[in-house]
Amino acid sequence: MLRSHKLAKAANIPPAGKTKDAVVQKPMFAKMVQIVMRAPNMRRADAFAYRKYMTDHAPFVDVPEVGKCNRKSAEVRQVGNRFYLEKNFDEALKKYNESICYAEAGSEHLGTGYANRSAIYYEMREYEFALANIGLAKKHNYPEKLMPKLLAREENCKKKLKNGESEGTVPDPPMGINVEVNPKIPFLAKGIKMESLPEFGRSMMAEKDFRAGDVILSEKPLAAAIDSSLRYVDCSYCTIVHFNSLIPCPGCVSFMYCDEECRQADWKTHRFECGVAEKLMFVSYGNLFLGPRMFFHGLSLFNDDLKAMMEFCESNPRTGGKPLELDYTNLDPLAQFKVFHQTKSPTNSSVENVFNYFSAGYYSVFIEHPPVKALVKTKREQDFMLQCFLDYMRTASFLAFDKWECFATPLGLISSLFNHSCDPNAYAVIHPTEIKIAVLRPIRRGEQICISYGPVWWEQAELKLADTMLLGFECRCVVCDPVKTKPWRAAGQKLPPDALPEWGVIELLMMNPGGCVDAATMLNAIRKYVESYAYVHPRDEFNLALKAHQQNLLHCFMAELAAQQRATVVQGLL
Ligand SMILES: C[S@@+](CC[C@H](N)C(=O)[O-])C[C@H]1O[C@@H](n2cnc3c(N)ncnc32)[C@H](O)[C@@H]1O
Repeated sequence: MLRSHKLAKAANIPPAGKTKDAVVQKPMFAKMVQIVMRAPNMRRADAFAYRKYMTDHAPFVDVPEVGKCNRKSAEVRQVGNRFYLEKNFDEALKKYNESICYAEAGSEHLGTGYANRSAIYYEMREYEFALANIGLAKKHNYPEKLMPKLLAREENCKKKLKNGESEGTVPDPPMGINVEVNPKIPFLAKGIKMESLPEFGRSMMAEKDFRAGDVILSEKPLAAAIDSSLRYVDCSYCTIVHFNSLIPCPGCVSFMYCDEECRQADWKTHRFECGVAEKLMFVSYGNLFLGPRMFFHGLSLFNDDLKAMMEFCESNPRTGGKPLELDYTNLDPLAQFKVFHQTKSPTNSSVENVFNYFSAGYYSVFIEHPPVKALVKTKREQDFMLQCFLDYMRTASFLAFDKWECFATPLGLISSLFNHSCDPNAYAVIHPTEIKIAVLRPIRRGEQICISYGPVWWEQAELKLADTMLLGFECRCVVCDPVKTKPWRAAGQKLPPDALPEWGVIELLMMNPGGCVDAATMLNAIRKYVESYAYVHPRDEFNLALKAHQQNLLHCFMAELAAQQRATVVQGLL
């Protein structure tokens, strides 16, 4: 699901209708443009030719590694303080995160960064997060002379929570799977199968009816990657923002995590990155980073036995993975990796040259890194690593749940089977450490279950929906395929007059969020309306209901996430 417009963005090529100021320059893309201009034959180069070019021009990624540094930590914190005074809490938190990441072990700067974050959470009325950060500050050398102020804040937070002033630690409504589950895949609804369709490839089909609001998937990603621009915002392991309350990797200044659990889980992969993190950040671009991350993820699962990994990979061609055949009640992560490895992905994408160039770019960094050098020694092993970077980058870009304009990419084997439609009947969100999918409008037995990777016809009137540039493939959905559009449009029946007052009540309630009805009642009201009048779809008069349902699902999923995050933080305080 690689969005070529995002690549254009990185290369500083504005998408149609946007000015150049709106886009970000990415140094690795700038290098690629230079090479292709200097040596136009490189436009069709494969990863091995790029590797040769990079070796001939070594060091190709000539970026010094940066260590922990208290001076830098203090400087960045000052910038954060300015944002804090302006009450720009988001920017202040990002700067405090960066400051924390730079702070040297055992220094006061670490404690001060956490304490400053706690002040922001206090003002945001996020008392659980304030307390968690006060705890971190106390653990990490917060200066004694400032301690009374911190302790007073701690007391105030406790009082507030005792008075019931929490923003909530129990999701209401709970947004977990609310239908019978597949006995072998407890995070997927029963009654969904995978089928290969000529126009779409692997597809998810309903074997029974589903109702609007049914939560049908809640999958933990196999792996994830974030763009370098998010390194002080998102957890590098699960990609979640976590209210910007992150802890640093002790070894580098570019990887941060929600908590100790994420940090330890990521170490299996990050141990190969730590030490070359700055170079990787120079190369890093969203889901492309999943290429090398998946290679090291696999290598770890093979217990660093590169020979065993090569043996498996070379004797198992990419004939197509079947993730629904695994038994997830007794999950074997290596079996999951093997399915990922066997996934068939297109090798003729319009961004194939980008994959070739970036896999060689990552290779040029990793191959000089001692922990990698120690394992990847012979020419054959080195070629294998480069080939894996390329293949996995391609597969991950094809599969990853990567919503439009989103630079954090969790990869789930089952969520990635849901195809796109500009008229989706399901809705997907990235959740704490899960990818969740809910039914948007009733789905009948035999229908394909589709989410939207970005464009939705009722939202994007000004966009050309079948924009291959945006999606990265030619969309064959009912909106975009002219053969299907006419019968699809004709299927909608008129909205009965008595539906209007019913909708009027819902609209009134929506205008007053948090007013006289709670989120669960609101969700139910919209869901019921969508169920009752789904036969009107796809007539325009039904669009408001679909839009409201989608917004409400997002709201409820996000509220659930926030409540779960507060609850996790409270657990850590006990
Ligand atoms: C995340 S994968 C979905 C699973 C995929 N069908 C498979 O076989 O693995 C995304 C890819 O599925 C195909 N696809 C998804 N939605 C499509 C659509 N609306 N029209 C045509 N192809 C689609 C495209 O090849 C796209 O790159």
